[in-house]
Amino acid sequence: MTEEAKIYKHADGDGHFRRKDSSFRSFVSRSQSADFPAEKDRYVLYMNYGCPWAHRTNIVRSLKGLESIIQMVATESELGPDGWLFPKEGDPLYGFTLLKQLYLKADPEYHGRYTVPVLWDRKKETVVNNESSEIIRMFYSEFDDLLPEEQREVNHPNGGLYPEHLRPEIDAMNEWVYTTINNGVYKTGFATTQEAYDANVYPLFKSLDRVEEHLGQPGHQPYLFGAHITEADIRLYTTIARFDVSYYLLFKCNLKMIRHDYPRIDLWFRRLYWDQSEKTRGGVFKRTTFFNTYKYGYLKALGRAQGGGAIVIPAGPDPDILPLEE
Ligand SMILES: N[C@@H](CCC(=O)N[C@@H](CS)C(=O)NCC(=O)O)C(=O)O
Repeated sequence: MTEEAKIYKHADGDGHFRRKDSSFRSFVSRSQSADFPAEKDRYVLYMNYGCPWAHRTNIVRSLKGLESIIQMVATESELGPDGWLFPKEGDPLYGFTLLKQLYLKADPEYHGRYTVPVLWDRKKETVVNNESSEIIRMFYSEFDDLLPEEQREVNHPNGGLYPEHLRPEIDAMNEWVYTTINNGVYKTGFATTQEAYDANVYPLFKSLDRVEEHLGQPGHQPYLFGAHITEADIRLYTTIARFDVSYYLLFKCNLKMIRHDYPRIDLWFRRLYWDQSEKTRGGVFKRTTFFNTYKYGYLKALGRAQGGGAIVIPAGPDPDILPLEE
């Protein structure tokens, strides 16, 4: 195997892809005596527009109106031999060329993968957290004292993105959605044996069937838990946005397509994407969704994993997303 192919090899010896736990797990807190207190201009979100995990953090940052409080830095769209690269001018804090350098500045002994998203603390010059599910919770719960009244979770109708009364249901759904859908597409696409592929592709579609059914139940429209967007919608959205345009073909997730076979999921998806109202702060989902990046970025990575060669871009699906027309 070439050196380059190794970078894109994700599966273990038995052909199964197993995601490693994130390493930095501290929390920003609203309490000013905490190790990482919520402060304006202190934290920086390092992300990549193609990555579905980073996409979650980008959505919540904008949905909460934290753009002027938490700086965001995007890496280049392609992974290099040493991981994510910064644009030519380097990262704005240290002029680093690689995300790896940031990880090693935080911990010279760090041996894990250099993943996005990363929440960086300018003051302590370290990584606070590199787990997207935790970063989004910090974003919507811990920065509220810095935001105008109407943007705080307590003042949102129904209690915000993670309302107290829905927590058990949201947590339960997140669990199977993560295992079989969010991570399921990776386990399917990165499988290097038929056995590993089969073990993941069927549970993935079983779970998509389950989401379709969920959206048909009373109280589960237009969003997964009713009239208001919750964390569960955001976590599912970033995978669905990549499904037809990328995973269907490139990750061999091709038993069904969202647009043709899952009418309720597709309507839910189109409603989020095309929304321009205050609910989405004038279109956060559309503004953070980049279909071309999903089509070409994944294709390049996959082409490399298979040994390189010219990149031929598939024509469909066309259009990237259907119009709203309910
Ligand atoms: N558990 C992490 C996973 C993040 C992750 O896997 N990010 C990918 C991009 S989609 C990455 O940075 N991969 C680079 C690598 O593995 O070298 C999270 O949800 O934050």
